[in-house]
Amino acid sequence: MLPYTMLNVKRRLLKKLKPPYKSQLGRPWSCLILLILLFMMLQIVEKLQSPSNCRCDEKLKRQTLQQTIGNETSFQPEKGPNCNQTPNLPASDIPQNSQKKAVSNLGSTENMLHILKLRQAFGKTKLLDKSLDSQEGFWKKHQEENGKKPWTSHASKKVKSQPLVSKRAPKSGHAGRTVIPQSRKPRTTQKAAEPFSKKPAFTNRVAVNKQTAKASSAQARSLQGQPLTTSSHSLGKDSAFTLAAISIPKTPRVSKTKEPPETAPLRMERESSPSKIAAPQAGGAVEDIKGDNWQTVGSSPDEAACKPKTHIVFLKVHKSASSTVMNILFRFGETRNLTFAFPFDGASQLFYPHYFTAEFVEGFVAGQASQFNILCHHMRFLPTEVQRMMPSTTFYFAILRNPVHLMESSFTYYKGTSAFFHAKSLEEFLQQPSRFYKAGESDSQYAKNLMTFDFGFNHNGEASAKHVQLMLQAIKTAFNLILISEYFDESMVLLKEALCWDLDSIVSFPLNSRDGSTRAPLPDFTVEKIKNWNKLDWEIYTHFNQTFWEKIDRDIGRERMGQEVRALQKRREQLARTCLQEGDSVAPEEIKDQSLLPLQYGQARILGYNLKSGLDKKTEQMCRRLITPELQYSRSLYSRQFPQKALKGHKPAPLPRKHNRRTV
Ligand SMILES: Nc1ncnc2c1ncn2[C@@H]1O[C@H](COP(=O)(O)OS(=O)(=O)O)[C@@H](OP(=O)(O)O)[C@H]1O
Repeated sequence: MLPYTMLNVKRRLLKKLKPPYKSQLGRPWSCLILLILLFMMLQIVEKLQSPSNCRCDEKLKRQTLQQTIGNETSFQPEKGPNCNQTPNLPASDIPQNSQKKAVSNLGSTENMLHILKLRQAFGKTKLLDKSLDSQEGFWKKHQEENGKKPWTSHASKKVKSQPLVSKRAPKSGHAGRTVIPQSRKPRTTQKAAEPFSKKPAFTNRVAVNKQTAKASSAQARSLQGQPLTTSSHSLGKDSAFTLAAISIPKTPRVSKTKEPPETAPLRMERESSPSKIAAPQAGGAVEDIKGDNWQTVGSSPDEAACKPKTHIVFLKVHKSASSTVMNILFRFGETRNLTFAFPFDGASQLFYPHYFTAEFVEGFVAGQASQFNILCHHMRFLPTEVQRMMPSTTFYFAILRNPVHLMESSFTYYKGTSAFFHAKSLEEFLQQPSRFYKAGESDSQYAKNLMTFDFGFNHNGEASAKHVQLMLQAIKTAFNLILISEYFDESMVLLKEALCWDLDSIVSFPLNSRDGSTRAPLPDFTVEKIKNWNKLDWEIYTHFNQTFWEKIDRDIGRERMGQEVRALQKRREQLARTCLQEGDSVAPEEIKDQSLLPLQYGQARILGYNLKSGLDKKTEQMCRRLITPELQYSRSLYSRQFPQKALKGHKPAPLPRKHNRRTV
């Protein structure tokens, strides 16, 4: 009976449906109704599924990320033991803090909300990219937000009552006096250093075997205040070392003259106040350049008032020894159980090359008190966004490199980017940059004013005196300390003092270094072309190289700096003997433990290290940390901080462009 009735109903229904279905107008309507029904059914099925099985939100989130950080170029290679595999880093003995366990456990609805926020953030940052990339737009925005100051100075909130100089440190220079330290002798007396050696040799080079004799003479020279020609990256007369011999004008020098800085007259004029250097007038705000912010340098770690700083922002400027600094921060953070501000979903960069956005930090919750200690992945700096997630007492620092060295390094490493891809050599690129360089390309910053870009400025902007001054002013306001990679060891001493850390915290082996195969001496005219092409970077570098040495003279003195550098080098040599199989870096194909193989990128062959065998557990752990490449170390710390994610076995963030990625 029932089947019969159903058949009848069906027949009647079909009769009714037939005419509209057969008619021209009815067909699209029927299709639409069917589609709606299908969609509704899918929704019901999705809701019926248990949340644990539903990966749709995760997928969506990842899709959003793929869209947003698709430009990232320094990712992990697709496969290979050094990338997706979490390195064999031993877990720290210190227990995880509860904060870390609570993060990133978002439910499904929360996840969707987060996706929406990410989308919003992405929209916001895209607008920012556009509006801030005109320098006028940048300054307008920041002046609107922060009154007259271009950027809010975090550092100015710091204790002003603390002494500006060390009680221990004898000062080499004196306020109000014209002092020409021996180290600032005219360059003509110096023999041009070999621009590029086969193997990178830094102030902090590991070479155990050649240690004492060479090192001591270099140290002695540095102690005597002669130009600190400790880096093999010096470029002869274009060397950064000579920059220390530039006169120190009353206002920061901006390039009004075509004269290169190293030929400027050897004259040093000091401001009447030792802690004050007149800042540029442009922009309306005259700032005390870290007069009260750099106070910590003088305080040595053993002084009672000096507490190790644990809230840190490091602007990881590309190709400036930043991976080595990052390793220092990773080790410090790991062994003290600090919380890192990781890029969302385990990516290797903080939304780069877009402006930094707090929403892209894993675990960031708007409006919640900051739970992060260290922010140190690659980002394009945007102070207002960084301030949203870091406490006001945070210590900000960055590192710079001579733009000539930087561009040479960048050309090899980022050979796959749009500007460099078709250029046979750096010389060819520089001969006629317009043939290769398109300012509008999303990866153009790798080929021009990379430091300027990373600091958040327009890398294609004009290098007018006004703009340069504004830029310098903004950097001084936002950062407590600017390091110089050519003087890596001196930089580390300054950092140690400023952060109130101990020697072991700042000792390191150089990471991410190319071997000699892609290094070649650059002719003088190429060097000049690089400086002109990277005019903004050159202005930033020369200015901060100058203030770097002023600071040393003012706060530490050459003599004590020499002692500190010697102690650091000695400790590095000890560690090299303890930890390294060969006592030094080795070519990528010689690296035995594949989890210690650095990412091989572009045309660069990146050196690594072999761990000595037979070490006891604790020593092995300490040594391994020192030589673990950035991506592996970051991955390992990320898994530690977000165990749930690690357990899910989620795929890491997007991959680099194919032509950039290489296996050994
Ligand atoms: N300690 C020390 N002192 C001086 N120079 C050093 C040091 N450590 C690394 N390097 C050199 O820095 C270059 C790599 O920079 P980064 O790590 O910032 O690169 S990256 O942007 O993260 O890819 C890379 O430069 P190139 O070798 O010229 O490419 C490294 O050799």
